[in-house]
Amino acid sequence: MKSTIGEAISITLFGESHGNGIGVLIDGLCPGITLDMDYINHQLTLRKPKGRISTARKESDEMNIVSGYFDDHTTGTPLCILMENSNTRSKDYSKTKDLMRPSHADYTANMKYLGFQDYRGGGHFSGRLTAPLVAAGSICNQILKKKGILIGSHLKQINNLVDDSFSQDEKELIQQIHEMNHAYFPVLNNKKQEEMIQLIEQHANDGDSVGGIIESTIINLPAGVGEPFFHSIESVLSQLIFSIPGVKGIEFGLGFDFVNHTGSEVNDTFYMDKEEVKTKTNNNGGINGGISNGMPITLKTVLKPTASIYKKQDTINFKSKEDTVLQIEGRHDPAIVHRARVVIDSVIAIGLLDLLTQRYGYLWMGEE
Ligand SMILES: Cc1cc2nc3c(=O)[nH]c(=O)nc-3n(C[C@H](O)[C@H](O)[C@H](O)COP(=O)(O)O)c2cc1C
Ligand SMILES: C=C(O[C@@H]1CC(C(=O)O)=C[C@@H](OP(=O)(O)O)[C@H]1O)C(=O)O
Repeated sequence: MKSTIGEAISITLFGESHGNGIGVLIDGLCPGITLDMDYINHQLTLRKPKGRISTARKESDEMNIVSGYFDDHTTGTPLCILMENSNTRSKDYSKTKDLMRPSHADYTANMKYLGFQDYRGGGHFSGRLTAPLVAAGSICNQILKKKGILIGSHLKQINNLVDDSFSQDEKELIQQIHEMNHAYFPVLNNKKQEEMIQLIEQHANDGDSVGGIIESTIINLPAGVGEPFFHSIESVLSQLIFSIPGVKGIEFGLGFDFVNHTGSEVNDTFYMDKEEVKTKTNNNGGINGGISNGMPITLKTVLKPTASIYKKQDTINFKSKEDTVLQIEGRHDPAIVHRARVVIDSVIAIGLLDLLTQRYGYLWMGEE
């Protein structure tokens, strides 16, 4: 029952949506790093709910760093960040306590924790826990950024509306990553952005929800990063990304579309670009044998439509063991895709910093 992930850099996540607070413990950071608090807060803002496309619950997500940071530097000892829960409305959950929300973790948590779990607001299984995850990931991300390694994501699809794809041209891609990293609702095609927002609002008005796909890319990751056998880049990133509530699928590079092609169509052939080894195509998403080949890492993640909808749904009363009908109250996201984007970027940063530290040693983190 460990809530910890990682080898050289490890992250422990704790808390419940309606408990006193939530937090994260980061172990393995190099001493002497000055944290860019503005950057971390900017990342946290990208995860915060906004407008009718998000939950009405508003939390400050203010960070309280209680250990591992002294005199504006990391000490190298475990760094612990706490955040308060203050805008809880637990009465929304008391009435329906025994009614299991379809597709949420109420039933499975009851089975695992024998009924002793904090059920309020999805408890430990709430998307609320992704706030400290973003704080930890943003620390890792700022270290990667200093090394020139950039991570960026956009909303590739919301329900049936599809955005453009990231550019294949390096200069244009860097520009797109910067733009997406500053946008609250990151879509490459401005026209699609408006349509997507309207679609989410429309379903929210109907008491329903929608899902979507996030496309992510990582550039300037040197070739040779990734560990055998179970710590391939795909394995490490997938485990982290699948830990995000609501994620139901991931593909790297061409992913499931590989099935529609022959080897001669999709093999990424090599060539020399002056002194650099490159591939003409990047169908493998920058990874061969679980190890980076120096091309951009590309992946897509699918998030399901939010489980808690306001339409009436069939369910069971867990206590009386009867079929019943559930009408959810409370404040929920009609789509979680836009808020989950920065969570994905953050866990990618955690996984990559872990693998890079395994390759280059932990003092590498602090080297200019
Ligand atoms: C940022 C974020 C916000 C979320 N908001 C909600 C929400 O308001 N209502 C809800 O039912 N699920 C929400 N979820 C998803 C649930 O937490 C998730 O579906 C649930 O824990 C069950 O896990 P699973 O979908 O991975 O099986 C959110 C997830 C994230 C990442
Ligand atoms: C509070 C946040 O998101 C919550 C994620 C969530 C869920 O079921 O995942 C349900 C809602 O809250 P509550 O737990 O009060 O029902 C969301 O508001 C947050 O992300 O900070």
